[in-house]
Amino acid sequence: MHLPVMALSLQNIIVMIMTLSVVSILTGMSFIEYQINVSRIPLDMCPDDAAWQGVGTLFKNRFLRETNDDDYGVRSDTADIGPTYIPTVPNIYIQKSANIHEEVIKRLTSQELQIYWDALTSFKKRTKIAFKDLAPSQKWGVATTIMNSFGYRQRLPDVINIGAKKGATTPLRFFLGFHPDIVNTVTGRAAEFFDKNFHKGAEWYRRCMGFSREHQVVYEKTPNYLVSDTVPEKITQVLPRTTKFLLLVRDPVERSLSDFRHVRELRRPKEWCLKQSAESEGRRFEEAVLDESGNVNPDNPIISASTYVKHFKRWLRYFPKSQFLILDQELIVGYTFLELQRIEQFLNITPFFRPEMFVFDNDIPGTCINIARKLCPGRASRGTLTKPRPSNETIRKLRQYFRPYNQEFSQITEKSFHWINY
Ligand SMILES: Nc1ncnc2c1ncn2[C@@H]1O[C@H](COP(=O)(O)OS(=O)(=O)O)[C@@H](OP(=O)(O)O)[C@H]1O
Repeated sequence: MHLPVMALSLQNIIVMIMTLSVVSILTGMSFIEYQINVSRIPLDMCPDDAAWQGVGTLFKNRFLRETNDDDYGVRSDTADIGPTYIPTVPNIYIQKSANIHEEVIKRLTSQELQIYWDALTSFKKRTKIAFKDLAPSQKWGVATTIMNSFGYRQRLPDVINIGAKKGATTPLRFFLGFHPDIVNTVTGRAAEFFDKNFHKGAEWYRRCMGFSREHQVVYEKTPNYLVSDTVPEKITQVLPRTTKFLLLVRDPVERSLSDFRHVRELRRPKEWCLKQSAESEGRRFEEAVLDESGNVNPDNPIISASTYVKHFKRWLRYFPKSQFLILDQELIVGYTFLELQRIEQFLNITPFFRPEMFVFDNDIPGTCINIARKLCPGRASRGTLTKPRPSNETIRKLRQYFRPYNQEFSQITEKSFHWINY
C-alpha cells in the first residue's frame, strides 16, 4: 500500500534535483547554496506581507531607478566584468516608468521571490560589484536569467487591443493585469511596434512583453493600430494568423470629443487646460473638424478614427472576424465585470473576475477594482481639460455623418450599439 507513495516521492525527488540543477546552472548559484536557500524559505510568507513589499522595493530600486533618460536604453554589447559573466540584453527596452513590480514580481510565488532575493544577494557576493553599478541592460540580463530559470519567458503577444483610441483601452489593460493568466507589456504601456517601432525588429517587440509562463496569455494594447493602413499586414509578418484582437468602439461623436481633448492636452500645460471653458473648447473643436463651408471634414484624423467600419474592413482582409472581440466603451465603464467575463471566454482562460470586485468611484469618476484593497486606473486617461461642448447643430452634423458608417459596422459585426442610428 505504501509502495506507490514511495515511488511517487522518489520520482518527485528526481524531478526536484533536476529542476534545482537547471536553476543553479542558470542563476550561477551552486547546488548547495541553492539548497540552503530553499530550506530558508519561510513557508508562511504571502504576497501581501512586508517581505513581498521589501523585495518589490528592492527590485524597483535596483532595476528601475537608473534607466536612461531617454525612454529606450539600447545596448547590444555583452560584458565580462571580473570573474563573472554578466548577461546583457541586446536592444533592451526599459522605459523609465517600467512597472516591473506590477508585471514581474507579482507573478512570482513566495518561494520564487525568496529564491530571487537570494540569487540577487549571491550575485553581489560573487561578483563583488554593486548591483547599482551595472548598466541597465546588464541588470535586465540578470533579471531575465533568473526569471527564465523559473520558467518565465518574454513571448510575442497572443492578443492585441488595437483601439480605438479613447475606447477605454487604459482601464481595460489595468483590470486585465490582475488576471493571473494575463501578462501585460513590461511597462504596461503601448508598445507601438507595428506603427512606430517596426524597424527595431521582432526581438525588440518580444522584449517589450512581460514575463509569462506557457499557459498565460500575453497582452498588448496600442490604441492607434486600428487606424493604421499598414499595421494588419505587418502583423501577419510577425505573429501567427491565430492572433486574437480586442476592438474597442465608442459613440463616434463622444470618441471624437474625447480624442480632441486628449490631443490638446498633450500640447498645452495643465494650468492652461484648467482655465478653458467647455464652450470655448467646443468652438475650437468645430474649427478643427468642420471645413470652411461648415461640413464635417472626413480627412480630419479625429473624424476618420471614429469611422470604425472603414478600418475594420481593412483588418478583415488579413484576419477572420471570429478573431476579433468587439467591446463598447460604455459597457466597459458601466458593466465592467460582464465585459471582462466576455474577454475571459474569448481568450479561453480560467474565470477570475467576480462582480463584487468592481466598484464605481464618483470622485474619479470611474470604475475601480477591489482586490484586498481598492485600486483605480490612473487618472491620466481621463484628462484635465474640460470636454468640448460644440453647438447642437455641430452634433447633429456629426451624427448624420457617422450614421452610414455606424450602420455598416453594425451589419458587419452583427452587433447593436445605442449610437448606430442616432
Ligand atoms: N477608471 C475608469 N473607469 C471607467 N472608465 C474609465 C476609467 N478611466 C478612464 N476611463 C475611460 O477611458 C477613456 C479613455 O480611453 P483610453 O484609455 O482608451 O484612452 S487612450 O486612448 O489610452 O488615451 C475615458 O474617456 P473620457 O471619458 O473621454 O475621459 C473614459 O471613458
